[in-house]
Amino acid sequence: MSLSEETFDVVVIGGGPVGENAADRASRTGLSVALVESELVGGECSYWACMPSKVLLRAGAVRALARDTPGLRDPGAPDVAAVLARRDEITSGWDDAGQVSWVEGAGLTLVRGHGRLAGERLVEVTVPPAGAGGTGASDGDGAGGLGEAETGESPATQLLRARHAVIVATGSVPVLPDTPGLAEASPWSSREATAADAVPESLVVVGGGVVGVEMANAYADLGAQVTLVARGGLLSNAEPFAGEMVGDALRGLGVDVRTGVEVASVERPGAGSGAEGEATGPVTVTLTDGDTITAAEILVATGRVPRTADLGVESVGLDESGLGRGGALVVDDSMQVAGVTGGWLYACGDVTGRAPTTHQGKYQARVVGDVVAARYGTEAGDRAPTDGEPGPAVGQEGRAWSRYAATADHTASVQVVFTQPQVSWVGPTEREARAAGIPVEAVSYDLAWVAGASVETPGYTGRAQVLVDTQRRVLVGATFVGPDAGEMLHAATIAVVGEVPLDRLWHAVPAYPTVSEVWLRFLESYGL
Ligand SMILES: Cc1cc2nc3c(=O)[nH]c(=O)nc-3n(C[C@H](O)[C@H](O)[C@H](O)COP(=O)(O)OP(=O)(O)OC[C@H]3O[C@@H](n4cnc5c(N)ncnc54)[C@H](O)[C@@H]3O)c2cc1C
Ligand SMILES: NC(=O)c1ccc[n+]([C@@H]2O[C@H](COP(=O)([O-])OP(=O)(O)OC[C@H]3O[C@@H](n4cnc5c(N)ncnc54)[C@H](O)[C@@H]3O)[C@@H](O)[C@H]2O)c1
Repeated sequence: MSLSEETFDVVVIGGGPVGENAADRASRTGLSVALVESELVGGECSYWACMPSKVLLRAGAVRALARDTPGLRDPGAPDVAAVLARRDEITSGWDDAGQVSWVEGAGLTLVRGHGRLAGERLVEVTVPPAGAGGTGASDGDGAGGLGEAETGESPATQLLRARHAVIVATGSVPVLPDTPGLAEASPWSSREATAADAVPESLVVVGGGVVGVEMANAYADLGAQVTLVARGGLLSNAEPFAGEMVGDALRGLGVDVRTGVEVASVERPGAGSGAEGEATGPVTVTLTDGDTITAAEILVATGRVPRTADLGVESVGLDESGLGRGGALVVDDSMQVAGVTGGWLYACGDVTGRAPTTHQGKYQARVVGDVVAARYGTEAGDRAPTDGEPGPAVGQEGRAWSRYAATADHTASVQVVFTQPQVSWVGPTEREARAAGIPVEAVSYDLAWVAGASVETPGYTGRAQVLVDTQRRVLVGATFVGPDAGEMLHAATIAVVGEVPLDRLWHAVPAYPTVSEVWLRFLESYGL
């Protein structure tokens, strides 16, 4: 084992979309930044999550559009090989060379290996031996780095000392319920589902959250016989009507949707017989209502938890009681980790458990990067954050709605689910708003009644709802369900973040005949 030590102003652990952005922004005032990554630069999102999953859904969505447009014909089931080839292209064949050159171009120092906190401002990196790579499509265990087993050489350890700050952006890992027989059945996680090199004849999807509904939709589009098992309803974080509409649409695609039922046990004869000890035969799932389902594969999509188990948090004085739900690093709005003496530890993205999407994580990354750049930076050049003031605005960390606080995480977090129909929302649901004591009135509208919808397709199905704070007369939330509902969201986000008074919103005239005319209908329905 060799030991070397290097000092940087800032060390970022985790080179996913969030870590990359935090590192880039932190470097903007002349700070030297090391970015530590154990697998692929670009993280889960680029290779096993957002990007491949959206490509797997795209052909089916375009097919539905063509089928529903008078004058066009159903182009037929997607060409699976072509869809998988496009997926391979968008993940660059699980090669991160493109992202590495971006990192280098941004002036950051990439350190490959597994980073672990080892005391105040100290990160120990276990570096894979030369030739072991440390990149390439992973086996999906999320352990990161390749070691002794692959090359016969011991991994080296490198110490990185941070003069000022360490930023953790290690993401999250999937949860595997302890259902009898499940672990032994070699279940798919979202990694296998997004990186599969063939479409199984049949698939059981466990979990009715975002991964569950998106992957059920994608695999049904691609020709698998899909059964979706959800212990509650679908998309329980969204408005109830959204989950119901997605459920109806999935049934329309031939998915067997079972809600309100759990998996009691799983059996897979031949467990351990595959080349790498995995199970290979058909899998039989017994449900709590006594029904059984047999399928070629099983996908577990029952949520993710922050990745802190292998981070060495105990070395900086954080025990279990100092961590949040699922082991999250608890942060304030400037993304500083609570309970660490000296205030040098920051975190952003999935590891904080605040709002586990790429866009909210990157927003937090911009905040923490700017906080660190402003607090410790040496140059107030063109790229320095100014917040409208001369030079870096030190001392404003955490001030609501300044660039040094991730305020929108609480009030205006957004999400888009890329099913057919898409679901998009900003801010709280009606139930969440009421629980928070906000006096809201929900104004709901059938999108099919808008002229623009009838132009799009004769059978347009969609619904939208805004939440009006009746005291302040501003919008606090909105949900859209329909084709391309993701593209309708940002107008609502601007209205919520800008706290635009309804009387002023009245003057934001939506063009005719677009689906956005629903904005006029909302206001009219509310009495304007
Ligand atoms: C199937 C699926 C689809 C999704 N689709 C979307 C979508 O469409 N839109 C959206 O906004 N969100 C989507 N998400 C969520 C999104 O993927 C995450 O919110 C996002 O990847 C979080 O970014 P991150 O940088 O915090 O973590 P990650 O992307 O997980 O990156 C963390 C990085 O840190 C590295 N790492 C971890 N520990 C260490 C360590 N100790 N040392 C060194 N490196 C380490 C990892 O190798 C990884 O590269 C999806 C998630 C899934 C599972
Ligand atoms: N388009 C997007 O933005 C997108 C797409 C996919 C994933 N993501 C993110 O990735 C994360 C993970 O997604 P996910 O769908 O795995 O998690 P999720 O939390 O959205 O949903 C998990 C579902 O599994 C259920 N569940 C939990 N334990 C269970 C058990 N033991 N048995 C049966 N059901 C159980 C939950 O009730 C819930 O419905 C989420 O934070 C999500 O926001 C985002």
